[in-house]
Amino acid sequence: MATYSRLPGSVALITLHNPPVNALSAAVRQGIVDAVQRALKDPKVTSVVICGQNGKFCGGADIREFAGPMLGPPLVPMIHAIEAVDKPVAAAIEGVALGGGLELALACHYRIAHSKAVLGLPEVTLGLLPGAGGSQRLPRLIGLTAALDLITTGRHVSAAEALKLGVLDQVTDSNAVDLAVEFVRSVAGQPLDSRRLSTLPCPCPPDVDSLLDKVMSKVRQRSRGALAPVACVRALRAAASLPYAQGMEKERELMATLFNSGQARALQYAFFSQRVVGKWSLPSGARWDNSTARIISKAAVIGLGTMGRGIVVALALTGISVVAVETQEKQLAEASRVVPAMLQREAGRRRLATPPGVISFSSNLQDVSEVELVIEAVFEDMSLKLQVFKHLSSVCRPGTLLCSNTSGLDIDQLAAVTQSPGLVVGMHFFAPAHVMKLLEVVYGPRSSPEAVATAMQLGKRMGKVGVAVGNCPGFVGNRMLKPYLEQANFLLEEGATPRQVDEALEEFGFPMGVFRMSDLSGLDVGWRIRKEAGLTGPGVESTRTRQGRRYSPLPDQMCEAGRLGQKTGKGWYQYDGPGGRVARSDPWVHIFLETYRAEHGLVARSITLEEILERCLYALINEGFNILQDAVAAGPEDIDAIYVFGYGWPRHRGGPMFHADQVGLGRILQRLNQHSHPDVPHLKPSTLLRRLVAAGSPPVQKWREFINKERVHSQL
Ligand SMILES: C/C=C(\C)C(=O)SCCNC(=O)CCNC(=O)[C@H](O)C(C)(C)COP(=O)(O)OP(=O)(O)OC[C@H]1O[C@@H](n2cnc3c(N)ncnc32)[C@H](O)[C@@H]1OP(=O)(O)O
Repeated sequence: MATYSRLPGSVALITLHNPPVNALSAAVRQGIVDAVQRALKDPKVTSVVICGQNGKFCGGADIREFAGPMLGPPLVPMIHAIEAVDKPVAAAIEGVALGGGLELALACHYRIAHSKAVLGLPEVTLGLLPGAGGSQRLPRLIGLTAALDLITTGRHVSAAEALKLGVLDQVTDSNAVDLAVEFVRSVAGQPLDSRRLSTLPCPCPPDVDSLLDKVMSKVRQRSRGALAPVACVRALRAAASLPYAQGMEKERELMATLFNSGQARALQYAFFSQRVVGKWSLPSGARWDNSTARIISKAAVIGLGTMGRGIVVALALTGISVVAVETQEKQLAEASRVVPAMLQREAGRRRLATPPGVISFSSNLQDVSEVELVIEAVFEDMSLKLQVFKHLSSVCRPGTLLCSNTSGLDIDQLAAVTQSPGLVVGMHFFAPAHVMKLLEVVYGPRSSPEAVATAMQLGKRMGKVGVAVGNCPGFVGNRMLKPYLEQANFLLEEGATPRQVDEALEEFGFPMGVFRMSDLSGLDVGWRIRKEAGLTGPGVESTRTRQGRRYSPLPDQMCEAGRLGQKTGKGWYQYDGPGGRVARSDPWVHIFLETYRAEHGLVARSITLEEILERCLYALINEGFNILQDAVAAGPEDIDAIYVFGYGWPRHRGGPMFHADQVGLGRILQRLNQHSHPDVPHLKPSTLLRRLVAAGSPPVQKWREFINKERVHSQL
């Protein structure tokens, strides 16, 4: 709702009430409409201030309402009515003015903000455009070029930047509402025509068409098939070229196509998934709201390879003091040189005002004795990690949390060699660790709620999306990746080329297909893991069935030929030289594949884009259902957040489990059955998938409840 009060001196104060962010729900919109009418009718009122309760102006439209029928007064006429008021109206912006919140402020004649306020039009991130006049008013206020940047990226800006851009009239370090009240009193009775943004021309550069074309091609390239950024540019083209009323008509038209699109639903689901995963719960009953996190101020990182260096920077950026340990002198020397530069660069990129935490480098494990938390990031080798954990357990003071950055090894085994297994968890970062948002927090059967809560809290401080996951080989992300990679290799055996597979996946929206990705991360990573698992190496027979399953030795043979990817200048593609980045198809690979097929009596067939996507993605999704069934992830949102934030799954497709829901569970099941083969267990449809289909394919939002019920009745 919104409340109305008349302040001494003829100012009407309208306050939005809808915690936590005063979103524009039907009740709030109705409250605003009523309050504006009252202010208009009251002859004693000469001016109006609109503000939000509890220091938050407004977080925009109530996203939860998008899923249901539209109730209450619509936003656009409400906003027009405010602009038309013949008494000065000021928005007093504290906290946030985002989306519809900023559009509401743009309808006001003046905007006054607190210096800590954040403003923006992030609708594009929800698959929409600023459809309450924002796409037409903002460019009229700050010019086309600046508006294109804000609207197509959806980025939030500080009050200082908003003042510079001309979005705000004044910024204060004191109370913004008091200042706004004082201000509107001072301008009461003055003409308002020039303050109504809809009446102003849109300031454009002389080469407006070429600017719009340039932005459009940049947006298309960046958005990988997302519709909303393209629609935003179209709406802004209308603002630049049409009178306001026609521009609004274009805005409405574009919004209508976006609003009911699958992409908008996916992006809104992704918004809520990101928040759902923060409210973690473990099978033991421990939860985010009944477990206490420790506040960490001193930490250590063991191992200063690529991952360790990124983790040191990520910790230091939050102001934590870090002891960075590396026992190999050469690696230590290089890290001591490189890490401070990385830190400086990243702090600059984030425009951090506060000085980052202090880093000290050491080659001695004893130097971690005083820290509160250690993150081990040594080579992915169990015996080495066990040694490190044993050592840490004796060196660190009692109560120190011991975390491993392993990407898939057994956390419980590591915990078993320490004196306090309850204080051991996995903190699986993604490269580069100071940039990538995802953090898998892996709990073993003995991890204490306090250890999980602390790792999750620390991840949040580092700006990560932390997802609590159970302990199993590969955890969630890498466990699902395995069948995906496996299918990609099988497709090569059957007739596809690396480029064909990659193009299908890139067209779907991945930034990189599986083979380009493999070249980037190095083919030897998987090779080492397969050797450890006894799947390849000396003495292992070169067959296409190993350990009872279909197996493709193609990647092993590539490694044996010295083709390790970008670092060797050759992998599934060829590059200009070692470290080269531009992937070109390599005739050597085509001959290699043809020879391989001939040797194994395989006849290449033509494989459709649809088959590539089904085989790779449905195998991955099927493993997601197995993960839910095994309670390794608490819900589909956890899996989806992991894939969106860590594995390049296109955000506008919500995540693999959301995608399964959109495709239809029945269809996924039918296609898995079709592609299924006795020696490819990953394609055998999961029991959970079958049960969901049998239950009428409930929507993804209901799966968590369904799984819990099935578990109670021992059906899973
Ligand atoms: C047409 C479309 C129009 C006109 C629009 O306006 S679309 C909406 C545009 N607005 C946004 O995109 C803003 C979304 N919100 C945020 O970015 C952030 O929530 C925040 C910056 C406003 C606050 O961040 P923070 O303090 O970290 O808090 P949370 O993100 O955790 O949010 C707290 C709870 O509020 C819920 N929330 C936030 N915004 C909305 C909203 N616009 N509608 C509905 N609900 C919203 C959020 O889900 C959290 O809920 P719980 O998880 O606690 O249940």
